[in-house]
Amino acid sequence: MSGVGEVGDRYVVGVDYGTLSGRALVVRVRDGAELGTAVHEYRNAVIESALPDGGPSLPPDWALQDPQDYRDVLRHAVPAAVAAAGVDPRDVVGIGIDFTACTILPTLADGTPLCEVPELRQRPHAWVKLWKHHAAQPHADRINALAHERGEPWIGRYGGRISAEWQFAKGLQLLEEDPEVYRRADRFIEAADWIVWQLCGVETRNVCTAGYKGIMQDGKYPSTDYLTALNPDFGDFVTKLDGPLMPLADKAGELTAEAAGWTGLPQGIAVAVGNVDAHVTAASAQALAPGRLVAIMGTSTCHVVNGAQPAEVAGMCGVVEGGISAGAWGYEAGQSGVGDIFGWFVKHAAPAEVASHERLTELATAQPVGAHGLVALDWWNGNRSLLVNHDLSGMIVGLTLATRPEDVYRALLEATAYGTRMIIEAFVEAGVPVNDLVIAGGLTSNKLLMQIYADVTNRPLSIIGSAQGPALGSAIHAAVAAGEYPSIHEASQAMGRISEAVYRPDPDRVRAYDALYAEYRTLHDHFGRGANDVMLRLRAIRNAAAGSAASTNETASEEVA
Ligand SMILES: Nc1ncnc2c1ncn2[C@@H]1O[C@H](COP(=O)(O)OP(=O)(O)O)[C@@H](O)[C@H]1O
Ligand SMILES: O=C(CO)[C@@H](O)[C@@H](O)COP(=O)(O)O
Repeated sequence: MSGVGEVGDRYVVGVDYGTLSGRALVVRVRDGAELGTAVHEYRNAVIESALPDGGPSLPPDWALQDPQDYRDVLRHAVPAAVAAAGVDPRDVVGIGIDFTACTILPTLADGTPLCEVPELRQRPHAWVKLWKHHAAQPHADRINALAHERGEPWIGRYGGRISAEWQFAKGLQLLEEDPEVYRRADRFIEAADWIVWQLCGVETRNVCTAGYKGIMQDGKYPSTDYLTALNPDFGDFVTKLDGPLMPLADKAGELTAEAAGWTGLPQGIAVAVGNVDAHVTAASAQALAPGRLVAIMGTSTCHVVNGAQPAEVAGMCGVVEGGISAGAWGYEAGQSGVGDIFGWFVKHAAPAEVASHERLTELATAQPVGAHGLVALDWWNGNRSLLVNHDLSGMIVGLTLATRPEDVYRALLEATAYGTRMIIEAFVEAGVPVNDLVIAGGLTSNKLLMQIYADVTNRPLSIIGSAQGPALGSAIHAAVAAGEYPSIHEASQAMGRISEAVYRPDPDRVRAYDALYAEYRTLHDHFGRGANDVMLRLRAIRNAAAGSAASTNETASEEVA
């Protein structure tokens, strides 16, 4: 982090909306130097048990958020980052944002979130559905079955399966579980586009979320005929989704007077088209060239890589023209649970005396590959790629009375590396080159995890040169939107940064992991591809038990009342 700039320097602000917080970063235009940052934790974090104002328990697999938390990031983190940077706000020329996706909310035509309409505030479907909201799996299953039955042309661009995490599954669930809220929703809009709307007063749809999360291919959404075949009342869904489609790094509009008041930035500066936290990072990792796969590793992992041509890769999230950067076909895959799995073990399973990532990592580092005798399936939050089924669950094989907490922790780290290797192999087998790996996100801090990924994938790992990859990427997009660079390529070269081949595979450990990976693949295919659906049966039993518990609670509360 260099000192403040020279006379005439200009700055941009990147805002990264993660799962639990929003992070603002002030960046110098000429070289991408990161001058100041601030974080604002969401007051309502992830709403998983009950709405903030109270009310009945939410069903399993629900994950909501409060849009006021997003506005508060603009009010608190942006001014604080500018103050920390010590720059004159009048020298800031642009702001860019990225968001988790598909994080989506129903609004009125003027952008008012339905959860802020008084008579709808107690309706769960009126709130933001976070990317990890997995309660629409049955709806996704119907979307996929009908798409294959009808031979819909777009299904191949999504690896053959649309995820429960994405817009159409969440929209169909909204319609069928709360038709009134569905009808009141003039818009169903990604939070990335909604916050841009709040900043510049212009409603847009960025090609990234529209393409990967909204089934927008070649400028078209699925047909009305297909939608009404899903549900006769679903034919108008695209009218809620649709809006002016904008390419990444374009200028969506200019900061309004109201937003200038929130942020402390000059009214009229460029507001970049919204972006997704994974895809925006390719620019800050200098990985826009085809074949450089960026894995953004945090609560989840997103894998993004540019290719010269479109190809259909079974189980990938999608391929979108210009989805990462204009002029290339952007591919996305993902693992819906990574850091969250490690966090689950630390918070809910490890004994207190070792319950920290740092301590467990330290204990797990010493042992040779395979010494713990464990293989795990990394599906604690379902499987996003390649199986695209959020009713799948986690598994550990090989546990004995001699197993120790650090053994399990290491097996979980390794399982997520096996999952990434499955994804890389799927791309390569489908003809999408993956020449090397670039890692970004909060998990780059775990050196054991990084070395495991190098050994399991047998590829060198380069590490992004910023602890704030997404926010730096958004700042780079803001610089292009403000006209400081002719394209994202020049801006990425000037403002992005990377440390090449920081972790290299060790041949002996590579061989040892090949044997364990073979066992992972056997378990993956057995429990994930229909040979034994015990995970799905257990999920159905859990949901039924949860349902009966909820009704018992309601009866009890009625009796008390
Ligand atoms: N040292 C660590 N080793 C492994 N996992 C970690 C470590 N520190 C934090 N985590 C996990 O990483 C996740 C946070 O990742 P981060 O990138 O900071 O957040 P986000 O995904 O919201 O951007 C949490 O799930 C946490 O449990
Ligand atoms: O799915 C995507 C991007 O496509 C992510 O936004 C989502 O997995 C959330 O990412 P984080 O793990 O919160 O950084």
